[in-house]
Amino acid sequence: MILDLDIGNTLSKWRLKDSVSSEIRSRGAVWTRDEWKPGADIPDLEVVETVRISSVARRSVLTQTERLLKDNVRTVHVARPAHETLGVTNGYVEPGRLGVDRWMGVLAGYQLAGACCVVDCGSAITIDFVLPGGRHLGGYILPGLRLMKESLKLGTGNVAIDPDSEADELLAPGRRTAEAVNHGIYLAAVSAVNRIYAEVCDRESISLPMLVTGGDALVVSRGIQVPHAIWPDMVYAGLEACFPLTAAERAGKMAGAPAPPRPVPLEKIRAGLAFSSLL
Ligand SMILES: Nc1ncnc2c1ncn2[C@@H]1O[C@H](COP(=O)(O)OP(=O)(O)O)[C@@H](O)[C@H]1O
Ligand SMILES: CC(C)(COP(=O)(O)O)[C@@H](O)C(=O)NCCC(=O)O
Ligand SMILES: [K+]
Repeated sequence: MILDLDIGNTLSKWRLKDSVSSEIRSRGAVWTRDEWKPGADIPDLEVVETVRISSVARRSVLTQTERLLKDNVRTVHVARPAHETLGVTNGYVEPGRLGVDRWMGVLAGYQLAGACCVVDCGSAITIDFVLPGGRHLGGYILPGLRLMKESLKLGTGNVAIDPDSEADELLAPGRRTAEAVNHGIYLAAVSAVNRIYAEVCDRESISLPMLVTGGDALVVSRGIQVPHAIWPDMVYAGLEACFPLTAAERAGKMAGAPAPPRPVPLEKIRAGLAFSSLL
């Protein structure tokens, strides 16, 4: 069995994948700040031969995780950002400084769709761009929904945005503090994604397919105006592409990959941008 780990700043996500059939056997998540303890939602290490890790948490989390795994597991692959991987050139001045979760997303996106825009809605919301030929432009980082809410310190932290709400409801003026906060941060997040996408497509004269991932992908997706696909396992797909182990992975198949969305014509994006500049 393969254990894939996507350690974010908030949640450490894991899944067990069958090395022969490539099927996902189980998955779960634990808070990144917590230690792995029996009884919690942690994987059964007895069945694991190989581990693949993407971690953006403090270095100590990775060190502890590696120590824990080395005793039980044969091989541990840890993903790192690089100058060039699988045809994608890292846009950062110092490539090693790019968050490895962003790098995994960009590699997965490029494998699936070629040039693309990758939006990861987790603790932070990150928006990255890759052009034809694999040139990663760099990207944008803003606080995620939860961080925005917590930074206000209005005691509304435990009133989550209802993930089933329609974008329309979430964009209406709030009539209680929690609602005003939730609608405010939601508008901030989706406006940023919509605007950044349009600005970069306009600058680069290309309409790019957009892929969306992360814990808040579903709710943010409802406010995104352009066609896009949601891909919850995008970071894992980057790990599969970097460290292919199963027959399906070696053949370039990434688990849970959506059909790449067909982007709207560039003229339409430009018209929307021109209109919003008037407001
Ligand atoms: N069941 C959940 N538990 C915790 N956070 C959740 C849950 N569902 C959605 N979220 C949202 O997802 C975010 C975490 O998403 P994730 O992509 O795992 O973040 P990270 O990779 O930064 O740890 C939280 O900040 C929260 O806004
Ligand atoms: C931007 C991030 C904090 C996002 O992390 P996440 O929300 O997925 O936990 C992470 O990718 C990171 O620590 N990046 C390093 C800085 C950078 O990418 O420039
Ligand atoms: K993120």
